[in-house]
Amino acid sequence: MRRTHDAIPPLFDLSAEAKESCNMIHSPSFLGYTRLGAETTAARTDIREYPDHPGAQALVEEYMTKIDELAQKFVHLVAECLSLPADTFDDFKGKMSRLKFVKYPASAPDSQGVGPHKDSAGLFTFLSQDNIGGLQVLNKNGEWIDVPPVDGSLVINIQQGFEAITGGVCAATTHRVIAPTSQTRYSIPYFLGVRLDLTLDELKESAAHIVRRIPAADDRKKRAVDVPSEFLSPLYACVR
Ligand SMILES: O=C(O)CCC(=O)C(=O)O
Ligand SMILES: [Fe+2]
Repeated sequence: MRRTHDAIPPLFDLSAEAKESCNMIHSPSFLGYTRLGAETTAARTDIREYPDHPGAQALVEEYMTKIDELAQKFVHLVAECLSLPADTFDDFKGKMSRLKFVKYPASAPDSQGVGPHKDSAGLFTFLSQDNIGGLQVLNKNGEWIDVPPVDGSLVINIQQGFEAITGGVCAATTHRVIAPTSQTRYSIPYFLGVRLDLTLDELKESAAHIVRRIPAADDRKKRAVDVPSEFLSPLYACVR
């Protein structure tokens, strides 16, 4: 993790042409570079960028192999915490996991690094942040709380895919980043994906099974201020 953090700043120092050459708009799979200010969350511009450069390939592959081993173990532990067999979620995993390097340049006070959101279709996000801070999560009472950096640690967020698989019992983590004001912040999120051919019926079967076993959380205060969960919303195809 440390080696990867050390390698990130020079990647962002590449020329604008080098970064634009791998812009995600050129990629059929929507993977690649996103320039500063190109993203909007909750109707505000996000002040961050992320590159994907061939020079980083070996490092990315090593990081992904190691973090994926950890992710597999973690998913087993979560199943056990829910009093389910360790392999309960194995069949949901696929080959759609993604790694991102993110840079948040120093900005005016109260700028949005990334606005309030829940990570999308996967199971969990394994996030390594540097020592600058700015990450916040929405707690059960609907209050934003800081997630202070702890050297050598990962922050693990529940994604909307896992929320749907558990019928909403394991709510997706609403989080945001307040942009830094005096130093650049870097982070490395790894998004553990679900398999692409997961069907709605499989999802519903799992959700019904899990909802039967685990009592629902009382999170009314959080829901009053939260952002929507796409896969649980009747507006989206996952709920008929
Ligand atoms: O940079 C961070 O700490 C969070 C990044 C994030 O939430 C995302 O890219 O989805
Ligand atoms: Fe996120």
